[in-house]
Parts: sequence; structure tokens; C-alpha cells
Amino acid sequence: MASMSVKHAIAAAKKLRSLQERFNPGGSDIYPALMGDEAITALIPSGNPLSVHILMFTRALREQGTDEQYEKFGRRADNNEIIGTFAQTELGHGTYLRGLEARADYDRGTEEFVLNTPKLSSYKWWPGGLGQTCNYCIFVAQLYIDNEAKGMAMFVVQIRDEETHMPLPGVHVGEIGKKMGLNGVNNGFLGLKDYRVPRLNMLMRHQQVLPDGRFVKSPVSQVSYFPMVFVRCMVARQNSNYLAQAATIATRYSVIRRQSPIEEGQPEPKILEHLTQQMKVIPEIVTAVVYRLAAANLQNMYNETAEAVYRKDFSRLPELHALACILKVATSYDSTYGIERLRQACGGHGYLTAGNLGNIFAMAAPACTYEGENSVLYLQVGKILMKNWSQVLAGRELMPSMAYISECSKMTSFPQWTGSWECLLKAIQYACVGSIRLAFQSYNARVQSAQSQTAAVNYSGLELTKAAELHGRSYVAGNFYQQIVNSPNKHQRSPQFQKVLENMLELHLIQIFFRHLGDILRFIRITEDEISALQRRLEEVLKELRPDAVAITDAFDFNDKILSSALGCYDGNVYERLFEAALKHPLNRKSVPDFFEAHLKPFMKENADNAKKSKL
Ligand SMILES: CCCCCCCCCCCCCC(=O)SCCNC(=O)CCNC(=O)[C@H](O)C(C)(C)COP(=O)(O)OP(=O)(O)OC[C@H]1O[C@@H](n2cnc3c(N)ncnc32)[C@H](O)[C@@H]1OP(=O)(O)O
Ligand SMILES: Cc1cc2nc3c(=O)[nH]c(=O)nc-3n(C[C@H](O)[C@H](O)[C@H](O)COP(=O)(O)OP(=O)(O)OC[C@H]3O[C@@H](n4cnc5c(N)ncnc54)[C@H](O)[C@@H]3O)c2cc1C
Repeated sequence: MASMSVKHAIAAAKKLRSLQERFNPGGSDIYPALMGDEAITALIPSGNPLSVHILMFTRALREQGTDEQYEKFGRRADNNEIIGTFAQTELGHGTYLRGLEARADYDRGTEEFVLNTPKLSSYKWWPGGLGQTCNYCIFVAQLYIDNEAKGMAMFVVQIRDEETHMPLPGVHVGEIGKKMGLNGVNNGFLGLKDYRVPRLNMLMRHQQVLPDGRFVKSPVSQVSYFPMVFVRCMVARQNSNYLAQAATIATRYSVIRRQSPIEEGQPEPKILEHLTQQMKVIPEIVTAVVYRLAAANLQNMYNETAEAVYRKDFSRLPELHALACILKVATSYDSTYGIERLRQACGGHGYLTAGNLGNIFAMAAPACTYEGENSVLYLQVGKILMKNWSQVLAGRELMPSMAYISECSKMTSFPQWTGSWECLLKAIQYACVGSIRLAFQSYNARVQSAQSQTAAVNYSGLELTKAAELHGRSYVAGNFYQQIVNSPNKHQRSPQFQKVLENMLELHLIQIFFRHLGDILRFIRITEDEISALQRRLEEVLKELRPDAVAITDAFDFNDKILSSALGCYDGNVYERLFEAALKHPLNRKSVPDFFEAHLKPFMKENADNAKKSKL
């Protein structure tokens, strides 16, 4: 599987390189963006062993290395003359980066770093492509000068001979084993023993070790986390795509499959006519659209910020970090649960490999863990919200994506309930701000009762997580509302198209309202009649969107090859394709399987003989 993946990844890399040269000669941005795109996912269903090379290795060399280092390593990596990965996580630590155990000791006598993974738990563990594909890596380690810790640093390390691909002396490298999916990625382990690299192998754009061992600190230490910020943005985009793929499959299947007359004596309808089926499928279509738009916004913000960071302007980094974290979490959780819901919406056939929903799930699910485990990122955002709440209390202005927090904080109570989109959006934001306030009070009370700040974060963790989750909902819903209602492009849309978009907005807002009804009722009084009115609107908008479901998913524009699904083909020949796939199964190659004579027949015969004997 790994070798097929490498073969396909290389073919895809060549193709994309030629597209890059055709459409964006000399540029560097569309290549990584395309590389992770849905076409690649489909071409390499067991995962792309070059993803981390393209998304992290090359970027880290460009963004964390000096110009000289880029010339030495980065250009070769961009040309795919060398293949690398990002080796940060260890067997014993992934989340808590300050706890990483791999170390780099500076030897000023030889002007080298001595790299070591001193214990089993300090072995690098997980990096994509490390097992077999890569001959280089970025090795993340604690930097020591004269045995004094200086924080994390990144080192370019050659691990295999460029000619023979043999691991170099002092390098212990291999594959970590079979996973639930992504088995073509050859995630690997790496141990180093007294492995020496020249001083200039430490990436030194933002922090430096001078030849005499003097350490020059980065102006902003978090900039060494920047490669992770980029991949979080990519996860937001990619997981929205996975959800869109699953939604396309389930929608197409739901207009072919017929089951159970709705009225006695009537013909069986398409299953998408059943209201509960609409509720399983249509909200997921809308969620995919909503997240695609949010991820596109995030990507623009990343591009602007990355340019600024390159010029050593770090002012927008905190806002980008906060948004990348929350959208990474929201898209990975919602796509993972959404894909499973869509699989169930396809009944028994959804469980067949031929439907491809299992593989899409296996591609989407690990994003809840990699690039920052989701609960940990919720806490990270929760902490940022606490900091911003202090700013609100001090009367200071907040970053644009949190401006709604200041606005809501000024409201003494929630305005008259109207049920309008603005009212629904405000209700979600108001509940979020209420949750932030409660989390802040809880956190502060703990600190005042002599808990340390870190312990107070731990014990306020549930409230911080709730506040972070609602902040994600507020941002995403607010962004969608702006794009549908206030977009400058609005007047170029046909009235029919605008109506479909508005229906999607209606469904999104009502869906989020019901998902967080408990959270909202904690802060806002809403009557039973007002809630029932929203229930009727939900049923109505599902009915309105039903005729558009196929067109919206067609507009995602996934080729049949990309969906790779007997249930989700454009022509709708579901049963024919399921049969075709079944007939290809190895067990169908022979009418009588080999195990019949070897095992089954003797087993049955023995049972029959025993039965005969017991009758005698
Ligand atoms: C194209 C499509 C592609 C598809 C993609 C799929 C393929 C991908 C294949 C899979 C590939 C998978 C590849 C992989 O998986 S690579 C490995 C990924 N590993 C992780 O993500 C590790 C997760 N851990 C962390 O990020 C940190 O340790 C956290 C964040 C948890 C805490 O950290 P720490 O304990 O050190 O810090 P602190 O909480 O005291 O915070 C201290 C300050 O720092 C600020 N801060 C923290 N972080 C950032 C940041 N990033 N930018 C800017 N600022 C940041 C923070 O706000 C605070 O600010 P202030 O309050 O002081 O102002
Ligand atoms: C498919 C895949 C690909 C990967 N690719 C790479 C790669 O290319 N390079 C690389 O370096 N790494 C890679 N990783 C590793 C990945 O980044 C880590 O698995 C991830 O950061 C989570 O860390 P962990 O595994 O140590 O989980 P842990 O941190 O051990 O998490 C386990 C549990 O503990 C909880 N927990 C941990 N800390 C806290 C806390 N502070 N507060 C509350 N709860 C906490 C978590 O919420 C979770 O429930 C990959 C992982 C996967 C699954």
C-alpha cells in the first residue's frame, strides 16, 4: 500500500508541478494548496506520503530559515530533489511542546549541534512519510547551550543517503505500524544518537546561535509554531471538502433509493422525501458550504499574515492563531460526525467499502487529533477569550474577529426576540459572551482562592471549552451571514440563486440555534411559542431546500473518480455499480472457494457424523 501511495503521490506531484508552471510560473502558493486538494485525496485513497513534505517541510525551510538556508535546503526541497517531513511529536509527548525530550547541544569547539533522543519516550513518532519516503526531516528539539535550556528550535537533518536511501549512521528510523486509515502515509519513528549537524542546520530566521555560542532570542517565540498554523488552515479547508464529498454521495443516493410509502397505497418515494432523511442530509450539505467559505476567509488571512511575518511584523499572529485553532477544531469535529451521519443516511449500503464513506471518514477523523488535539485547542482558544475579556473590562478594542464580544458586553439584556436572522445570530453571540463571562468569573475565583493560573485553567476547562465552541459558532455563522446578506457580490446573483443562499442561511442559523438551545436558554428568555415557530421554520426550509439538494452538491463539482463511490455516481446507477463492485471481490472469482474442501466440508461432515452417532 505504501509503495502504491508513493507512486501515485509522485505522479500527482509531477502533474501539479506542471500546472503550477502553466498557471503561476515562478509563484509558490498554488502548488501546496493544490497538493492537498480533493483530486489528490481521491488519487491516493490511502493518504499522501508527500503531504507533510509539501505542507510543512518546504514551508518551514522558507519561513523559518535564513535566505542562505533557503538556498542550501529550501530550494532543493521545493524542487523535490530531497524529500522531508516535520518531526516534532514524540512517543511520549505530542501536545505539550515544552515537554519535548529530544535535545540539541551546541558544541562551540566544532560549531556543531549534537542531536539526541535520550529515551524511548523521546523517539520522534508519527511524522508523515518518515517511515520510508523521506531522506531529510526538520527535527524539533530543545536547544541547550552549556547545558542551559533555550527553548525549542528546528534542525535540518539528513536521515538517509541520497543515493542508496540507506539510513545514515546514528539514525534509527522506521514505520510506526498499521493505522485505522491513511496507511499509505508511512508515518514513522526516528531516534538519533550523538548525531552531529553543522551550526547552520538550525533554522535561524527568527532566533540564532552565533559561532561562539551566544544565543539571540526570537522577538516572538511563538513564531516557531507557525508551520502548525498553516496546516490548521489547510485542515479547515480539507475537512470541509471531505464533508462536501460525503454529502454529495449521500444526496445522490437519497434520490435514487426508494423506501416506504409516505401515504398508504402510494408508490415508494425517494428516501430524500422523508423529513428525517432531509434532516440528516441537507444540514450537512449546508455545513460544508458554510465551512468552505469560512476556510477560504481563513486562508486569505493566513496569506496576508504570512507575508507580514516574513517581514518580521508579528502583529496579526495572535488573531490568526486563534481563528486557525477554532476553525481547525470546528471543521474536523463537524466533518467527522457529519460523515458518520451521512454514512448512516445511506442505510446498509453506506457500510460497504464500495460506497467510499468509510475511507472518507478515515481521512477526516485523524484531523481531530493531528496538528493540535481538539480539546487542547479549545482550551487554547478559551485562554485567548479570557485575555480578550480582560481587554473588554479595561475598555480596550478587540481584534476584528472578536469585535462582537465587545458589542454584546455592552448589552444589559437581550433585545426583544424577533426570530430574524439577525436575532438568531445575536442569540448565538450573546450566549457565547455569557459563557465567556462565566468562564472568566470561574477562572478568576479559582486564581483568587490561591490556585495557580495553570491549575485554574484546568479546573475551568469545561467552561473554557464551552466558550470556545460558541465562539467558533459565532464566527462561522457571522461570516456566513455577512457573505449572504452584506456581500458586495450580492447584486450580481440572480434572485433565484440569492434565495437558495438565503435558505441555506436560514437552515444554518436555526440548526445552530437548536444544537445550542440549552446554552442559549441559559442567557436569553425565549417562549415555547417562539421555539415552536423556529421548529416550523426548520421543517419549512428543509422542504424548500429539498429540490435544490442535488444541484447544490453537483455545484461542489466532484468528479466521479474523486468520489470513488458506487452510491454517489453522477449517473445514479447505484445498484448496477454495487453489483459490479461485488462481482470484483476475490471471493467471487471461484464458484467454490478453496476453504470449502479444506475446512468447511470436513467441519460440517464431522457435525453430521456426530449427530448421526448421537441418534444411534
Ligand atoms: C491542502 C490541504 C491539506 C490537508 C491537510 C491534511 C494533511 C496534513 C497531514 C497531517 C499533518 C499533521 C502534522 C502534525 O501533527 S505536526 C505536530 C503538531 N503538533 C501540535 O499541534 C502540538 C500542539 N501543541 C501546541 O500547539 C502548543 O503546545 C499549545 C498551543 C497547546 C500550547 O502551547 P504552549 O504551552 O507553548 O503555550 P501557552 O498555551 O502557554 O501559550 C503561550 C502563548 O503562545 C501563544 N501561542 C500558542 N501557540 C501559538 C501559535 N501557533 N501561534 C501563535 N501564538 C501561539 C498563546 O496564545 C500564548 O499567547 P500569550 O497568551 O502569551 O499572548
Ligand atoms: C495521522 C496523524 C499524522 C500525524 N502527523 C504528524 C507529523 O507529521 N509530525 C508530527 O510531529 N506529528 C504528527 N502527528 C502527531 C500529532 O500532532 C499528535 O498526535 C497530536 O498533536 C496530539 O498529541 P498526542 O498524540 O500527544 O495526544 P495527547 O496530548 O497525549 O492527548 C491524549 C488526551 O489527553 C488530553 N490532553 C493532553 N494535554 C491536555 C491538556 N493540556 N489539557 C487537557 N487535556 C489534555 C487530550 O485532549 C487527549 O484527550 C500525527 C498524528 C496523526 C494521528
